[in-house]
Amino acid sequence: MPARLSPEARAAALAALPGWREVEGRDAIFRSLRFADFGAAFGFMAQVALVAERMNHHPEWFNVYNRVDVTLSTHDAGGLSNLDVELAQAIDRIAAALPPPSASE
Ligand SMILES: C[C@H](O)[C@H](O)[C@H]1CNC2=NC(N)=NC(=O)C2=N1
Repeated sequence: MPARLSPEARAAALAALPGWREVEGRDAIFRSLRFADFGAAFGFMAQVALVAERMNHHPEWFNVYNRVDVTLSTHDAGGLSNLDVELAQAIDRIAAALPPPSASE
């Protein structure tokens, strides 16, 4: 079972993940992402799903049209672990390779 991050490790990890914030009242991190349209958002989710399966570490997420809200936490550890940091990095990499939403969205 992965270990929960120490307070020092959590602070260092968050400093290196500028798109993510801590969830209030819960040891978890959150990022909301926007894409060009539903197809791009779902393509993003499909790519993340493959990584998550490979890691056996799965996101909590919510999708509406071109928006995907992602919460990461390690349920087995009762909080943030290195697996959340690794999955957040993979999510950032996948999202950065997709075209951004147009200015009006
Ligand atoms: C049995 C299975 O390996 C566990 O439930 C895995 C699956 N995916 C998981 N995903 C997340 N986010 N946290 C976990 O603790 C976790 N545990």
